[in-house]
Amino acid sequence: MADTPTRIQVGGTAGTAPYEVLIGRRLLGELAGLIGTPARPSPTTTLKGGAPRHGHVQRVAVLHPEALAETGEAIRQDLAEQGYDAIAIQLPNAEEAKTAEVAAYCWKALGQTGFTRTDVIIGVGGGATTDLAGFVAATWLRGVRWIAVPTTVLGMVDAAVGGKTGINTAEGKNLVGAFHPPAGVLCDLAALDSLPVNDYVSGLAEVIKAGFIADPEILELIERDPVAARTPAGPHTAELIERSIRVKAEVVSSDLKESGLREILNYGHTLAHAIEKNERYNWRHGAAVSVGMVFAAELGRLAGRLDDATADRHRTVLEAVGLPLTYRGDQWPKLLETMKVDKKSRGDLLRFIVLDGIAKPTVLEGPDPAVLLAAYAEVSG
Ligand SMILES: NC(=O)c1ccc[n+]([C@@H]2O[C@H](COP(=O)([O-])OP(=O)(O)OC[C@H]3O[C@@H](n4cnc5c(N)ncnc54)[C@H](O)[C@@H]3O)[C@@H](O)[C@H]2O)c1
Ligand SMILES: O=C(O)C(=O)C[C@@H](O)[C@H](O)[C@H](O)COP(=O)(O)O
Ligand SMILES: [Zn+2]
Repeated sequence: MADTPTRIQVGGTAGTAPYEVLIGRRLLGELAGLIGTPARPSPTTTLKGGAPRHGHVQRVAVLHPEALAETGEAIRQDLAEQGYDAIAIQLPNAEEAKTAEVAAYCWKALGQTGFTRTDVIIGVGGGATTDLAGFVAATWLRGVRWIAVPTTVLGMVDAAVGGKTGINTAEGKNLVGAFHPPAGVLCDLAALDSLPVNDYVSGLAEVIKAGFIADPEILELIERDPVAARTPAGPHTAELIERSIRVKAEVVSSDLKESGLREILNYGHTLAHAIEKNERYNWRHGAAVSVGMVFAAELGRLAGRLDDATADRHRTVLEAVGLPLTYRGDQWPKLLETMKVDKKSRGDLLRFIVLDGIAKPTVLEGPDPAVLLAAYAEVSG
């Protein structure tokens, strides 16, 4: 029996379709209700969540990374038994999935299966998988429905929610993409049990980000027992995940396409994306965001916006869970060059999210190059 999941609504304002993020355990039974009635239901098919909201769905494609081959196949088989024509498409692990070549491979598989506009894509995996799956859904036939089943902390609290989908190019991170919100998000906390600790901790960077930009209770929960925060068995796991999702849901519900408020979710990301590219994506996103937030805190402090205690608190809480605080000092010129194609840039104007205080994010435009360099000196290891 599945426990009753927590449900958080996203969207539903300003012409955007609402959808729900479900958080709980044993949630896969909810999948068919989100997909819609199978065109050829098996005699035993029962849909959860009341009457189906969508027409008959014939085909579903389950996109999953290599690391989740068994899970992906189990979901595919379950859906096939319910009457869908279900295929599984295996993707490379992690950032290697976020390429034009992998997207083209998926388009080919969908084309060969005869995937139509009423068919549905399911992305099962971490943020890299859901970013790619959402991008394929956004581009196939100019947009088909998709459902996110995030299996990492980072995927649950951030990547699967909000409809930013995309891939990387040789010039940088997430440079090609689309806003294409999912039809639903299923966060099954049991998935976190198999996650390597390094990936679990990397996801905490986005949780801590949510704490600094909007919900200081998150920081307090982690600071009370940072060792427990590093494992899915910790006493506050569900609360940390729920609180972070609520932060994200609230922001993207009022500004889906990042015309203003949504930029606050980019806290720490301007430098982070440059580090990821510089490391050829061998650093996890969360690790880079950790360094990026220390940098942003120093920038805020040097710009006279952020008090010393809050700037120092970044280092303390990030280090306490085992996230990195520094990056190579000799890389600044290259990082600066990459930061120029950050999506927050306007022409030659570099823009950063900084804090005026806890839960007071703001934009710092065109900081003096000497201030940028001084902030970077503070994170140079
Ligand atoms: N769209 C957004 O709004 C958004 C937000 C934040 C981050 N992101 C993106 O998310 C990506 C990072 O996501 P991530 O940190 O989840 O990493 P990831 O998707 O690269 O996953 C990390 C590794 O864990 C494996 N894995 C996933 N789930 C597992 C499980 N349950 N058990 C064992 N192994 C598992 C993956 O195959 C991969 O090898 C980056 O590309 C980042 O840009 C997007
Ligand atoms: O949802 C958002 O908006 C974010 O900025 C969340 C970030 O954590 C995430 O890494 C996002 O993919 C970054 O977006 P980008 O537009 O800077 O590529
Ligand atoms: Zn991020």
